[in-house]
Amino acid sequence: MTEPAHTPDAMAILAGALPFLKRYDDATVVVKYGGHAMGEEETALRFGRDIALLEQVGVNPVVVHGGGPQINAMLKRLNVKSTFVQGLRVTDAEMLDVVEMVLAGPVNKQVAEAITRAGVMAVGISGKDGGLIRARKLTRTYRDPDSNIEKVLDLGFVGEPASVDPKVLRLLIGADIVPVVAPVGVGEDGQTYNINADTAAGAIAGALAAERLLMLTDVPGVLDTDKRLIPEMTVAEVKAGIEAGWINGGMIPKVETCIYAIERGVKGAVILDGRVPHAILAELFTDAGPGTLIRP
Ligand SMILES: Nc1ncnc2c1ncn2[C@@H]1O[C@H](COP(=O)(O)OP(=O)(O)O)[C@@H](O)[C@H]1O
Ligand SMILES: CC(=O)N[C@@H](CCC(=O)OP(=O)(O)O)C(=O)O
Repeated sequence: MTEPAHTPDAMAILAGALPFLKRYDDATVVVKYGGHAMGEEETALRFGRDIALLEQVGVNPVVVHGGGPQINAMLKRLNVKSTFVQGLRVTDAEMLDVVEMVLAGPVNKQVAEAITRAGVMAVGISGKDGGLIRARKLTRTYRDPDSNIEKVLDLGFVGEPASVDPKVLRLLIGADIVPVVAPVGVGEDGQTYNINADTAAGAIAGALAAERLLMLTDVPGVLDTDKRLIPEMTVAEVKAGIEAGWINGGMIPKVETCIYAIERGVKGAVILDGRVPHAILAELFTDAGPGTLIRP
């Protein structure tokens, strides 16, 4: 049975949230919603209700979503093989069509619809709309273990944001509409690029000088070598963790994005478990945020 809403505990939580409601009044909060955090339809609907609540209490949420697992599912149906290098999907022309179709299509619309259904208008766009994300081809290098020579990796149409023009986001925010952004960008020459959603979220948070960047994933946050959650880390501690190797894999682009955003004026970046009900609300409106806060 659920607790009645007027229990002393519920009232204490509400009263305790007041200072935070003041702090985040009219503040921009960028939420990266990872494909792994989306899970079942109910998870998406719950996410939509939390984002709608943020809007209703005066926060300006901007959602940037991923969709890696959803792209994988479509590629499987189409019998197309996909490879990842340094956490990034190698994207040829055929793959790019699928990536854009899934990210800017059903995933984008499902997220926007979940927020709209919760009573707050949301509009799904991709980074190509309104010139939001100007992209360029991403180049990565690696050291060839045989020759010890630095070589360039060709990831195809994988891009990185060269610049972000937040005008279209400001217009939507000004009209009390929640922007929902798919991580696809366009180059000077009109070429479409597949952008890692963490990277896109960081660039957008930086361009908006957001108060907070929340990175929703499927782990509780950054875990130490004993798999315990680290509640707070400085940029220097994060760099040391990558160097030592206990921060690795998909966590690297996430923490690097947090550092990037902080260096561009975002006041705090948090990695948290998007599958936990109301994780966003607990993070913003209580003292004991459930994830890892990365600060300067
Ligand atoms: N120190 C660490 N703490 C937590 N997760 C880590 C750490 N190092 C590596 N990881 C990995 O990073 C993953 C999260 O990244 P990823 O799967 O790319 O998430 P998303 O799909 O949400 O973008 C975790 O599931 C975990 O396997
Ligand atoms: C270049 C690159 O790897 N792009 C990602 C974009 C989606 C994404 O980042 O989704 P998650 O946040 O769910 O991982 C991809 O193709 O899977």
